[in-house]
Amino acid sequence: MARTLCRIFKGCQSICSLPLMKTRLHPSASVLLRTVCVRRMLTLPFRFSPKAQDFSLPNSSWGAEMRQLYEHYNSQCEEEMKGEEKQDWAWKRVPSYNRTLKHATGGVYLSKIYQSKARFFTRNIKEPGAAFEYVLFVSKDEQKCVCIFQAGHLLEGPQGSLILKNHATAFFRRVQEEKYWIRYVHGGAIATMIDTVTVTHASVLTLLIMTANLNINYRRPIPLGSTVLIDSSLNKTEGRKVLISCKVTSTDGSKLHTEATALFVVSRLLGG
Ligand SMILES: CCCCCCCCCCCCCCCC(=O)SCCNC(=O)CCNC(=O)[C@H](O)C(C)(C)COP(=O)(O)OP(=O)(O)OC[C@H]1O[C@@H](n2cnc3c(N)ncnc32)[C@H](O)[C@@H]1OP(=O)(O)O
Repeated sequence: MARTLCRIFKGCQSICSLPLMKTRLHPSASVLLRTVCVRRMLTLPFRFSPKAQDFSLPNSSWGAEMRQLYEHYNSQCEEEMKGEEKQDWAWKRVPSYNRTLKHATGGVYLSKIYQSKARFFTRNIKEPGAAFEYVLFVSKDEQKCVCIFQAGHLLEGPQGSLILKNHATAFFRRVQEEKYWIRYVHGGAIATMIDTVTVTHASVLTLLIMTANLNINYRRPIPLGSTVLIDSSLNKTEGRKVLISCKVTSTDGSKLHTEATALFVVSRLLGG
């Protein structure tokens, strides 16, 4: 750490002293070099930035459906004044960062370089909207959790055909041109989201938990790029075990895409 800081300090010194350098660079090239160096300094890794980015806030990639639902739940998160006291409304938005700790500890299997590069699987793709775009809200009494999920193009899974049986021959050519194909979300990506939503829900109820069992039934494919709702409900807690059930539906709730149950076990470190 000390060495890194020393290097940064030296870097700053060299940038500041650029105009004094006896160099044959053209003045405009020197200015350009300085601009590039300063930009580099400003885009240093997250560990040097003062504030972590919350990825569960609206961005330009969010579709109209995602925004509407976000507004719907977020409006219920505002605080209400009752007498002198401030009272929370029914839902709370769960902030989402791209790593657990400012400096990921990594564990014994990770080298120091990998530790500093460790990122949450669902928040590690930089392009907004390219993969897992989601926001989570948990109910005040913590029995329920809801996630608005927009599946980006990097989560492509199987393909399906939009043509009806009777028209298959007539449209054969166009099908060849891929005009009538629809793409669906990869089942592994759906499982990842179910795990993420249920584990977050369970984490709100108790700390230091691990997924012990995840049971998924895929009922209807999810079109790539669409927005869906992931609803998770607490079934029961039993000693160190937390049982949660989960449903993935269309935003109006009319289509059931996936249903799952998850079992979480509280770490022995917490006793129980
Ligand atoms: C505001 C708040 C913000 C919060 C913000 C949160 C951020 C959220 C970040 C997201 C982060 C993503 C993270 C994703 C979640 C993972 O992906 S977790 C990673 C995948 N899971 C693993 O690697 C777990 C590997 N397995 C294990 O470590 C251990 O088997 C376990 C699960 C800890 C259990 O081991 P153990 O503590 O020794 O427990 P054990 O005594 O064997 O069993 C305890 C009980 O559970 C039962 N059990 C254990 N395993 C099973 C099983 N597979 N099936 C059925 N029953 C089982 C046992 O039968 C026993 O039952 P009882 O006899 O008590 O009735």
